[in-house]
Amino acid sequence: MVHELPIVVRDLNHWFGSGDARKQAVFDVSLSVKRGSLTILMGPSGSGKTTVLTLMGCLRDVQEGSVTLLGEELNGASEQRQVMLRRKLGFIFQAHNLHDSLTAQQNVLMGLQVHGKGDNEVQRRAADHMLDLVGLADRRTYLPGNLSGGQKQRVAIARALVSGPQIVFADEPTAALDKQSGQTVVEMLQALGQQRGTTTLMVTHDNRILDLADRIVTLEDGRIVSDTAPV
Ligand SMILES: Nc1ncnc2c1ncn2[C@@H]1O[C@H](COP(=O)(O)OP(=O)(O)OP(=O)(O)O)[C@@H](O)[C@H]1O
Repeated sequence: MVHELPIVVRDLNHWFGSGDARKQAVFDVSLSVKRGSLTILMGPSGSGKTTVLTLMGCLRDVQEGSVTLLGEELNGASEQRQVMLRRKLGFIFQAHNLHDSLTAQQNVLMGLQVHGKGDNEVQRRAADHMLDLVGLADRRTYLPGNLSGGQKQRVAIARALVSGPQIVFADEPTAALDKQSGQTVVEMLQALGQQRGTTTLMVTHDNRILDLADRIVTLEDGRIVSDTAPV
């Protein structure tokens, strides 16, 4: 089923801590994200970007308000429903969490094996195709220790995308990359949006990639303070 608005957030509030230490980190956030778009979440350190991203990405329980992901309400969703939903999502984080003892190809295969998709040969071909797309066809058999930071990040991206997720959540995916590699990564995500309708939500401080976004949402002190489309 195609959802033209794969992410719909309404009146989202979130608190950390309990008792006297209880502190509100997200205030009345509402946001609808169009299918196939690339949205950047910006804002100063501590403004709530990661909290909002993890709430939308089904990585943190919704306390108050509504988050609808691919048509499903997350507030009150059972752990089982959340696990099913997460299988349709891709996650790219700055600390790429590659397995050091596995080759690039084996790391990408991990992105498929958790989904149990296809047999080994089909999975291997899909992994190789993805490595090819991120420009690492000739690094397939390399261990992460023998790859540069940018190459490792591209392996992590291949792993996140190999299962064909409908939504990709990325937290600072370009932070460790030089300008060119960062640009390439974002262009890749943008192309996926156009080719496969993949929707991307990305937290970044990286001003160099802003003009590639369809939309820039800025948070300050847990609230959306601007929501614009770059010209
Ligand atoms: N696990 C936690 N326990 C308590 N407070 C937290 C927790 N995680 C985040 N916070 C607080 O919530 C607020 C928002 O944090 P968040 O990490 O979402 O901000 P951010 O915009 O992603 O920051 P950065 O750019 O530095 O990563 C901050 O005040 C932070 O201290």
